[in-house]
Amino acid sequence: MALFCSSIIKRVVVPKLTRKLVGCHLHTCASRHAAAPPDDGSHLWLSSFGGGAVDLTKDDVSGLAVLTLNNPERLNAVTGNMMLQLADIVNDLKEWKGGKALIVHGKGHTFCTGADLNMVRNMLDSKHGREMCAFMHKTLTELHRLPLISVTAIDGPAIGGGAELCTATDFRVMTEQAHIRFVQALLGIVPGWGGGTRLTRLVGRTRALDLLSSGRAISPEEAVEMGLANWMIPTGHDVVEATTDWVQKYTKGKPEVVRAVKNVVVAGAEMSLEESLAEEAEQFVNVWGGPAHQEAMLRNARHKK
Ligand SMILES: C[C@@H](C(=O)O)C(=O)SCCNC(=O)CCNC(=O)[C@H](O)C(C)(C)COP(=O)(O)OP(=O)(O)OC[C@H]1O[C@@H](n2cnc3c(N)ncnc32)[C@H](O)[C@@H]1OP(=O)(O)O
Repeated sequence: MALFCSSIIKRVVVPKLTRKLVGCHLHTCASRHAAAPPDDGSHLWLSSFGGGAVDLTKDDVSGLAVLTLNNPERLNAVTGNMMLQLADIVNDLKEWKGGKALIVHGKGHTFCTGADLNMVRNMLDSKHGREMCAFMHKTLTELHRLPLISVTAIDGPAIGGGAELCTATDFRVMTEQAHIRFVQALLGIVPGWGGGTRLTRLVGRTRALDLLSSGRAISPEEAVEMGLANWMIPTGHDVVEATTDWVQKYTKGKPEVVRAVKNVVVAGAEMSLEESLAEEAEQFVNVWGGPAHQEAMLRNARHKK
């Protein structure tokens, strides 16, 4: 059963980005990570490539947010406007203290076909390529580090930048009709949204080289087998509802505990040993003696199988 109750869903209206984005201001451990490429505000031209939208719903009771790529006429290709909206949404989610989980999906039976090719054809010079790359690196790096358990629900194709985007969440679940395909080399480029780095860390050097140089499609079965995907959504189920049920096993605790767990893992994955150990200690102290800890001690919790 889905967690959502329609009366408590807030539709978040994300203001169009008209200001220079400030640098990383995560209140979690992520602020001490090596910086993503610098953001000097040179990306504002992206707003001239309109169309599509990125929608967000947040449920304060369950702590679950759903992010929808909404450009179905172009199979959810990402326009410049959508890039700016995605960045605003990630900033909004950073500040969501009651949040526990995030589902990312696409409208209709498609996840995402990458950058809008109508835009790409008009920005083939290196200045614009560099600026778009830096902007998407920063946004997806911050998405990856959000103190939320994040999962991409893939139905239909996840191609090019869409394949990269799905590597920026913690988990991936796929329908039988889904596939992931890094087509960048077939287009004369390499991944430009941080997906090459994330893929290599997820599946290892040899598999990443195979997938990135061949541009072949990865079926859900193969994705699960190599650890790129974590579950196949049974046929006939609503994708978001099924994913909501699937992610619940990770979100039973209070938000501060779920978030602390994610922060510990992000630190372990990205920081040096010394920094990560220090961060783990800080996360531990933050939850020690807190409401969830006190409650567990009072009920004398036992953990039999
Ligand atoms: C920046 C870079 C990166 O990785 O860093 C990228 O992302 S490069 C982007 C990489 N992505 C791609 O190369 C995907 C190109 N698209 C395709 O190969 C194909 O559309 C498939 C995804 C295989 C689906 O083929 P199928 O025959 O089912 O549909 P279709 O081709 O008629 O597509 C339906 C409509 O969506 C549009 N459409 C599809 N993908 C699009 C894209 N990425 N940008 C803009 N429009 C796109 C088509 O032009 C078409 O519009 P009309 O009905 O108006 O004709």
